[in-house]
Amino acid sequence: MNAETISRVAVALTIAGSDSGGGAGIQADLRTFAFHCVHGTSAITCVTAQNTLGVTRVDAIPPEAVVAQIQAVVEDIGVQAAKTGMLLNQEIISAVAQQVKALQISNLVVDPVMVSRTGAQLIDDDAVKTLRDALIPQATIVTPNRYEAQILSGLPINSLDDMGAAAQIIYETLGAKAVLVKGGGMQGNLRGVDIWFDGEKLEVLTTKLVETKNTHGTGCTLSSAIAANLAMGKDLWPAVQQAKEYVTNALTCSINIGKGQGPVGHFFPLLHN
Ligand SMILES: Nc1ncnc2c1ncn2[C@@H]1O[C@H](COP(=O)(O)OP(=O)(O)OP(=O)(O)O)[C@@H](O)[C@H]1O
Ligand SMILES: Cc1ncc(CO)c(N)n1
Repeated sequence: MNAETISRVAVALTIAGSDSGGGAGIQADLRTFAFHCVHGTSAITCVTAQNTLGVTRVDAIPPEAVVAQIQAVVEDIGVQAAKTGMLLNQEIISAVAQQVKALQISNLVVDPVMVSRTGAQLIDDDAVKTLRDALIPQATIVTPNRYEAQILSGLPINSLDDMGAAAQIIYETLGAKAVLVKGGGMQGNLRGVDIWFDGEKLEVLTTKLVETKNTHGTGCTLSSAIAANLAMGKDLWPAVQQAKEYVTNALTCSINIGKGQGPVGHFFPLLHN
C-alpha cells in the first residue's frame, strides 16, 4: 500500500509553558490545534510542575533556547498563525517580541498570561511592562482574563460595562488590532460572557454557562482555537466566534481527574458523533 502524504496543511505555533498535568499550556494548545486538523509546532518557554491543585515549581527555559525553537520552526516549516501563552519573565518576552518582528509572524494571538483565574500570579512584575510595550502592540488579538484586563487597563472590573471600558482602553493604549476580555472569572450571570472590541464594534460574546469545576485550560484552549482558525485562513471575528463555541463544547465534556480543577475535554467530536 502506498503511503499518503498531506502537504497542504495549515501550521500553527504555540510559544508557551509546559503544564505537567496536561490541562493548560503547550499540552492544551497542541491538542486544540490537532482537533482543528492544524499541524502544531511549539517553542517552550518554561516548565511548570503543575496539577489540578496548582503550580508547585516553575523553571525558565533560557531565552536563547526559546529563540532557537521559534527560528527552527519558522525558517523551515513556516507558520500561518502563532499564539503566545505563559512567557514567564521579561527576558523571554523581549526575545519573543523581537522574533515576532524579525520573522514577520502575522496572525499573532497574545494570551497575556499573568494571573490565573484563581488569582495566582504567573509572571514577574517587570515582565508585565515588556508585554505591554513590546508584544501586545504586535498582536492581531489580545485575550486577557478579568484580572489581566484589570492590570492592562488600570480599571477595576465588576460589570459588563467595566469589561467593555477595559477592552476599549486596552485597544486604544496598547495597539492590538482587537481585544477580547474573557469573563470566566466574573460572578453570577456574567460568568462565561466575553467582550470584544476592534476599534469599531463592541460586542458581547456569549454561548452558555457550563456548570463544572473542571475549567483548567479554558484560556489556553480559546486562544489556540483562535490561532488554529486564523491559520486556516478564517477572518478574525468568525475565528473568535468559532473558538468560543469550541471552548464551550470543551467545557461540556470536561475531565474529572485529580483532586482540584480538572481540565476541559477535547473529545466532544468523538463522544457526540
Ligand atoms: N463555566 C463556564 N461556562 C462557559 N464558559 C466559560 C466558563 N468558564 C470560562 N468560560 C469561557 O472560557 C474562556 C476562557 O476564559 P477564562 O476567563 O476562563 O480565561 P483564563 O482565566 O485565561 O483561563 P485559564 O483558566 O486557562 O487561565 C472564555 O470564553 C470564558 O467566557
Ligand atoms: C503552563 C501554563 N500556561 C498557562 C496557564 C494558565 O491557565 C497555566 N496554568 N499553565
